[in-house]
Amino acid sequence: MLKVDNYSSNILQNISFDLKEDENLIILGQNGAGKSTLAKVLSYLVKSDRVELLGKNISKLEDKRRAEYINYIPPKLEVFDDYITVYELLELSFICEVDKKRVDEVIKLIGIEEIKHRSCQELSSGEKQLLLLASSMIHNAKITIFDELTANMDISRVKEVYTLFKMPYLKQKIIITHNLDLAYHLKYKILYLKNGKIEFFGTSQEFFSSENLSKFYNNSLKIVNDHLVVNL
Ligand SMILES: Nc1ncnc2c1ncn2[C@@H]1O[C@H](COP(=O)(O)OP(=O)(O)OP(=O)(O)O)[C@@H](O)[C@H]1O
Repeated sequence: MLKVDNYSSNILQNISFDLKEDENLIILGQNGAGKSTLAKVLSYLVKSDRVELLGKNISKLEDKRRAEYINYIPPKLEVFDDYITVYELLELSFICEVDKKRVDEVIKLIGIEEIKHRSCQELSSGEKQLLLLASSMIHNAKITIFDELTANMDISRVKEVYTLFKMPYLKQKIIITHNLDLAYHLKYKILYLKNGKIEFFGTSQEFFSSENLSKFYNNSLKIVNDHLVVNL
């Protein structure tokens, strides 16, 4: 169980919500609404004592235990070593001992065999995001937060990520995205932020009702053949 109890800062206001262990979440909202900041609060990159993970206050957890419980995957991979390869970075993603067989399995699953011996620095933005996804699967925290994971991926990769998210490979997922069609089809619980406040927290079905779509997105969206598309 993840619980946030009335967290406020200069960016977020009165944030309270609970997520059960079998629930995944999608965080939506306009640019600057506070989504990444909330993700950092949940993962203790922004420190607070208002978050509970599995009944324990996050500020009281040892670093290793916190890493086992929650993993924040940022929108961009920052690598400061010029030479580290994809394979080497994945070996560093284990919380405990390295399991090379698992590294090979995940590389195959994500379909990144062709880049596994390349330097991380020289990868394209989309390749770096695939590497972040592979790294999160190896890390295998109880909760993984993906901040705009699919932003730089081509559409066939977005489809693969969607399929992966539908499979039980990762435990509990929190996904920040601007891809509303992905959000719509994942059918996870939705948290919608506006100016640092929670405007909606509830089921996917309720959020994507035509009433709420016009409330949150005016007339900028429409549903065509069960897909959400931009109403250009
Ligand atoms: N370290 C910081 N110091 C000061 N202000 C910050 C900091 N980080 C974020 N902000 C501000 O807080 C607000 C929320 O930022 P945040 O990155 O959480 O938004 P977001 O919803 O993730 O946006 P986007 O969809 O554009 O990525 C923005 O106005 C941003 O400028």
